[in-house]
Amino acid sequence: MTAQTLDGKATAAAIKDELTVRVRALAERGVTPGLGTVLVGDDPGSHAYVGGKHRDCAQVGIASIRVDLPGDATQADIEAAIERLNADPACTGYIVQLPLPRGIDTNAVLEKIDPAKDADGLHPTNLGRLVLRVAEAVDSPLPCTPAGILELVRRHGLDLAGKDVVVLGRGTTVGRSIGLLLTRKDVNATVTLTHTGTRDVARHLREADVIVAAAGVPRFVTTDMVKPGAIVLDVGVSRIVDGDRTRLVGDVDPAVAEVAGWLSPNPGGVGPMTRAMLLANVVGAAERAAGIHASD
Ligand SMILES: Nc1nc2c(c(=O)[nH]1)N[C@@H](CN(C=O)c1ccc(C(=O)N[C@@H](CCC(=O)O)C(=O)O)cc1)CN2
Repeated sequence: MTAQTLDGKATAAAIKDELTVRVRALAERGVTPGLGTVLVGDDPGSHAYVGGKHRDCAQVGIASIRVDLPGDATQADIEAAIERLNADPACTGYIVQLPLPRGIDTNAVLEKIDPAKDADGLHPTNLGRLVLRVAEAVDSPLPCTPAGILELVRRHGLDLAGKDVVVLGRGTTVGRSIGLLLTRKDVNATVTLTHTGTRDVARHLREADVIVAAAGVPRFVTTDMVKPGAIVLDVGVSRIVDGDRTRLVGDVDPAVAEVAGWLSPNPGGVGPMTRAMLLANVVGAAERAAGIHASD
């Protein structure tokens, strides 16, 4: 058996086409959405991701505002950049690329973001809305990777209701919040969050109908840990430098394709979906600011 592919690249392309139409409708009302990014330091991965976000913006007609700060920027420097984006009318939504350098208080930075401009859904107000289940009612932004995973699965016709999902990793951008989305009544999955303190991760994984691997450990998930036919989402990525070449290696051993029913490639799976959901959050925020609502 070879797993079917959860094609994030093609799915993200389709979402970008839909967003282009919504951006044109905003333009007719004189509104141009603008995505801001704050990038601190010279981490190659973060540079690649931010570059990709701005390329996506150009494709769909969203304006770009890029703030790059040196690796020795202080907490005050970063917070000052945030204040400027909060006040800039051309910036309708923005993100602070994570991780921030050691010594920076990430939570304090995230709290400074205007929740109405929070394109990552990581401000405590927006995460709180998700916890309190008011996120749908007020149409607030959702964390991009978890939202991208759900959209990827949904657009491949897969139903997670009643499924046992095991999430690997408890990081801010994926593990902490994906359970809140998966356990919403419209999804209805059952979620186990595993992490470095979990006693027997492999036992949990073997029982899972769905695995969300977001540990950032290269090829952690091997064939013996996967139930035949399971849906496997490979989220974590490690950049392996090999001479003058850099290889991207996911959390899932590619041989898992022989056992799983569905597998998202890495690259080409969840990464492009993360970027597509970011654009969706930016367009959604611009629409809300213009008085257009999802149900209109
Ligand atoms: N502020 C945030 N920081 C981080 C987030 C986030 O959602 N918000 N998530 C990750 C990184 N990330 C988004 O920023 C991200 C990861 C991967 C990709 C992507 O498109 N990957 C491509 C490969 C790109 C490459 O060549 O490196 C793929 O998987 O095909 C985009 C965004 C941590 N930080």
